[in-house]
Amino acid sequence: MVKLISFLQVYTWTVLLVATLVSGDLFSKATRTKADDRDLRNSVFDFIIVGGGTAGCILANRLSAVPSWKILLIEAGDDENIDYDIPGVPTKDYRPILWNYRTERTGFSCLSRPGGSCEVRTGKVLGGSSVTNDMKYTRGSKVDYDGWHSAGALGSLDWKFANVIDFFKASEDNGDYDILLNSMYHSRGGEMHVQKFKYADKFIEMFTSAFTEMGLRSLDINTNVAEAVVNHQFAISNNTRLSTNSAFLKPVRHRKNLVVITGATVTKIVTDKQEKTVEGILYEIEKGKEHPAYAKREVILTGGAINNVKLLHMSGIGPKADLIKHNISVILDLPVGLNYQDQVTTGGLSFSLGEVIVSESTIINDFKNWFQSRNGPLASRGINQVSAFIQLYEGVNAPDVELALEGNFVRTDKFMLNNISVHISEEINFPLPYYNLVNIYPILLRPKSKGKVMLHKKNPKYGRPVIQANLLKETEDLVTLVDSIDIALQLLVTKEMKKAEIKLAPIDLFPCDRLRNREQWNCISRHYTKAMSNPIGTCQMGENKTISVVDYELKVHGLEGLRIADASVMPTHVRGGIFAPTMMIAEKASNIILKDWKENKGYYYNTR
Ligand SMILES: Cc1cc2nc3c(=O)[nH]c(=O)nc-3n(C[C@H](O)[C@H](O)[C@H](O)COP(=O)(O)OP(=O)(O)OC[C@H]3O[C@@H](n4cnc5c(N)ncnc54)[C@H](O)[C@@H]3O)c2cc1C
Repeated sequence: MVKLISFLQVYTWTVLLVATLVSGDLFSKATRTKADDRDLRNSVFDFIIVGGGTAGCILANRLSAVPSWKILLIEAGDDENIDYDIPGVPTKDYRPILWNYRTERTGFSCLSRPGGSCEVRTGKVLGGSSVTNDMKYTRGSKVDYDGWHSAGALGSLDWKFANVIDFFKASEDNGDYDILLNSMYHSRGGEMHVQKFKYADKFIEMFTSAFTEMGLRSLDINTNVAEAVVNHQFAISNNTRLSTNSAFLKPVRHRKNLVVITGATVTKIVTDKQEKTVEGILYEIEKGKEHPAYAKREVILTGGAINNVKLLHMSGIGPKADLIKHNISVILDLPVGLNYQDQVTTGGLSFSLGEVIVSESTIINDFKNWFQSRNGPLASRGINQVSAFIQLYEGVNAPDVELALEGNFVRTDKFMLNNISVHISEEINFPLPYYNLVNIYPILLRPKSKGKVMLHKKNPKYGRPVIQANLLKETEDLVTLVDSIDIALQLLVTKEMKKAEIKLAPIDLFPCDRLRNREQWNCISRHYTKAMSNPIGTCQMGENKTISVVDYELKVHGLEGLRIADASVMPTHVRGGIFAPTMMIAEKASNIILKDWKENKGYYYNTR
């Protein structure tokens, strides 16, 4: 990276760079106008952050806190709007702000899903997946982070739990006093407010009691416990979704040194092949029309575990053999895209609650109530607020699965038809707090199966990347999933469920209906698989360049000026969601970057 050069040099270099990059003569010396020169000056930044998602918004906040640094945050989606703020609105149909990817068809999972493939839903909006997610705030277990690299190798730079807990706490503003009491794990004063919903209905209480009857205690899952029935904390403020855009970016958007461009997709990272340095990026607002932006210090990728791969491959950074297939000139042969992992679950496990009356006028009134006072049922996620974390096997003191509950309202006439399809049981028509069916999703928290992300075969630049997710490829994953279904079924024999006459719903399980017991659940899991859309691992961190893409400081191996700082660097899943861990990664990355540049005062001051 060209750290010691003066701004003037940078500017001249940029002119040359841009002139060679941009087709046509817009920036060629002969025809350049004053306006072009201004555009050019405006396209020079200290840091360029690619992807205004969960991690990107945090990095933009932290780095733009240095007034002398000019930061560009560039996001493919648009600004978020109030539709996504209401907690009770299900996030499943947020299609306009999703990338809408699907896994590739395989023989071992998603068999009865459309096209034999599973949906992967990540956010394409300022705030990224923090606008489209379920907002649950879970961090995973100590053992997960301790396992991210060989013990003790790097001291304070490493990602052991003891060295990451402060970065969780840095963003946290915990609003529940019972949880805050444990100050080893929790804190106040950060930008991200997390809290339990106050609203609870009778089914929330009933299912919580049934899990308690099964021996689970009601505990804070973020304190390294192996089992618990959990009343989740969510990323909310005043009963309104709090994305990282709302929490971290909006409050600092007035900063003069922060430029945010939305509706712009970065199509290439521009590198100097000889020097192995990164110079900037190209982005498109209109298809086919590329604009350059130049980074004096670093480009930081926060595009998520799927889109980072596409961008890196298109820029010549990836497995050599894959790049050659697409006639892409190889800058660095690195395992970008390998080690893809997603958490996995299955449909088909549905409990019917009997008659529940919901009128549309009630729902309309409840919407009014939420808009006026941020209260009522819509200031909640219904039964989704409850999960049970279960340790199935001896070994580490940590959960293997989460039994996540989700409510759905299925019209009684559909129940009368006797066999409703799994798809109908999952198709949410009413907001979440109105339900007569509870789906239990047994989520495999640490799946063993791994896959790969590659460029679209025919249209690498604009086509959807190929996601070879390989869900349930490893038999061990299927066994764990079915073992956890056995546990979930024990709910039916609790006094609480019997008293309320809660039963398995009459779900059409074709083609598994003729099978019984484990065989039937094996079949259901393979047919009605669901990808949790928590993709990680494609740019994993590590020391060994043959299996990792970034080092423990998140710098891409063998290239100066490029870091990756989002869920894609996680080597494995943690035993929870990946929203809080991604925020932690962004906090720690910001800290590393600030330290890196501040410690070397020469770099820090000379390039002002
Ligand atoms: C439906 C759903 C529910 C979930 N629920 C939970 C939950 O309750 N709890 C939990 O812990 N986790 C949950 N997750 C997972 C978690 O929220 C995300 O995986 C995590 O936030 C990912 O963060 P990220 O920064 O890696 O990526 P993202 O937040 O997805 O951000 C990437 C951003 O980069 C942008 N981008 C990508 N490529 C480019 C490009 N080339 N140019 C410009 N911009 C680009 C994208 O548009 C996006 O805004 C859920 C995920 C989904 C999809």
